[in-house]
Amino acid sequence: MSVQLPPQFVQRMQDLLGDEFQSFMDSYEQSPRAGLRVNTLKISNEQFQKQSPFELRSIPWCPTGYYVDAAARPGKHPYYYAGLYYIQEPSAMSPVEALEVQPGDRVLDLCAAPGGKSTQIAAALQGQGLLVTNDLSAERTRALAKNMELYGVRNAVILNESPDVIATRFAGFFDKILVDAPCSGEGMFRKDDDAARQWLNHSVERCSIMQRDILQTVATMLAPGGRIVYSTCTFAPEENERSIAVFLDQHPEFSVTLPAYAEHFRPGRSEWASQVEQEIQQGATVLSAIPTEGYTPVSEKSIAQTAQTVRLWPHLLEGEGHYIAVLDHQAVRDRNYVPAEPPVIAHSHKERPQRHTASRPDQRIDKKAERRAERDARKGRTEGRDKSGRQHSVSRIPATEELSPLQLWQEFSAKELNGEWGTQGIITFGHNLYRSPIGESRLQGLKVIRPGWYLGSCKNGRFTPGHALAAALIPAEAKRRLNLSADSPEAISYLKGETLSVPAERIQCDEDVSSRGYVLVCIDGCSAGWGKWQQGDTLKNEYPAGWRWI
Ligand SMILES: C[S@@+](CC[C@H](N)C(=O)[O-])C[C@H]1O[C@@H](n2cnc3c(N)ncnc32)[C@H](O)[C@@H]1O
Repeated sequence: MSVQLPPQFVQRMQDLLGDEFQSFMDSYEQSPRAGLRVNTLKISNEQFQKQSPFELRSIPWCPTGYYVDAAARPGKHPYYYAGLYYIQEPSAMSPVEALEVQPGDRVLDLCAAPGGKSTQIAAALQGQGLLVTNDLSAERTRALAKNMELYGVRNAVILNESPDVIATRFAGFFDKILVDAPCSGEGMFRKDDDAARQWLNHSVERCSIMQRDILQTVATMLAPGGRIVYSTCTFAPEENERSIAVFLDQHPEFSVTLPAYAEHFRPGRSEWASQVEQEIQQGATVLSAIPTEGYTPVSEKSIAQTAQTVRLWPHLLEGEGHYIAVLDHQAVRDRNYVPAEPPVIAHSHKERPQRHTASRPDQRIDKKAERRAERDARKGRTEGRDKSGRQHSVSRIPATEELSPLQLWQEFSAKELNGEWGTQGIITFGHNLYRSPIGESRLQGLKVIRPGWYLGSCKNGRFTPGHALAAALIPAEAKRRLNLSADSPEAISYLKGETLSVPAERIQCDEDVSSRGYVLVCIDGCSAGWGKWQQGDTLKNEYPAGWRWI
């Protein structure tokens, strides 16, 4: 066994598992399984199965998840860089399946970084509805933002906030909430040596207090009839069944539902929660890690309900240790339910997106520019139509007049993109433009990393499209496209940021444009990033520096 398990952990697992203990310990002799999940925002599950460069074996609890051989290095393939799949531990795919997200839902992923489950939720939403994805850690939120962009998510807001602050803006708002809780990480010891080393720091006691507080807060953000999925990657009953029983005692309006694919998992161990409870009352637990702060006894009735939660065991399935509880609010869900507006904040100093991955400066929402753009829009300048309703090019606006960011976007989208783009939901943060799936008033006072889909930036009267725009486009939405085969050296050259030599005939252009200009570079038909074609058969590489193949 290469991993050094903490002796206290081993002793407790022996006490809890009894006869099963040896088989549990034997699982540490096996390598963890590698998995990938197809990003159905970019490619259908069926198409990916046909063109996968790796041998795939289905993961029973996730229709888009597959076991792969880690030696095939799925993280070093052009498809990975084009966001066609997310590399994810197989058990970690189960909580989002339990959430049963439908297109159009309003979903919160509260503890989301680096974004494995958020990208899965976004795929289930299929661009309809809203995902608010958040993490308390500023550093980890950067990885979250990158993954959301890589996966081509258009309808997400990314926050870096504490749950109680989010709750002030989103009371009774969400249909579905995922709490992939910070935990002592025991289920990851086989995969992550560091989790084993850090175990004592992330003590079971500290984590269970944090989980209790988080669950209390999220309950206030759920719409009537909504669903909370609580998951951990630990075995400790204090953080699993007992955390849920504490919640149920305080929230009799919730009940526990068996999750989807429960037949592949094992039931929650309510008897362990009873045992912990007795030990707490007697002042002696196996771990001496008792959640004493604010301790209140838990009822047997609530503990009994946790038999409907599930555990994923590394010795009983091909994946790491996980725990899932599905908590359903018992009101009948009303599809026409409209959440109340949040309170108005007169002045907000926290409202700013962080530095953009592609080195965009921190900016506040540019109210002045927005008002100017709105005025222009009212005068018909940004609608792309003249008085008779005929489409016109915004570039007809006299050159002497400075174009607003919205006008520049209109000009760019009319010239370079197909389809109706309009200005609805567009928010400007200084030079940066985003299309937000949510009204700005909801975001007031919050630390916003991305208020929506990053479209690009406006400087010196010019709109420069962002990488996130390209990553989320379907090829037919761009007027110029260049397809590269994943097997070609050109694909790797592009991902390395190199300039490509491409004759004009290879650029697929719509009838109304020449080959010169922004080109959506695709890998086997899926968008990967921008290039800029110039005369002399040169494709200037716009793939962002921090994302490149190394
Ligand atoms: C288990 S990890 C999340 C993994 C993530 N859901 C995924 O699938 O990629 C738990 C996360 O919770 C975050 N966290 C810790 N305390 C938090 C809190 N009070 N509110 C929100 N997030 C928190 C941590 O920074 C960490 O990223």
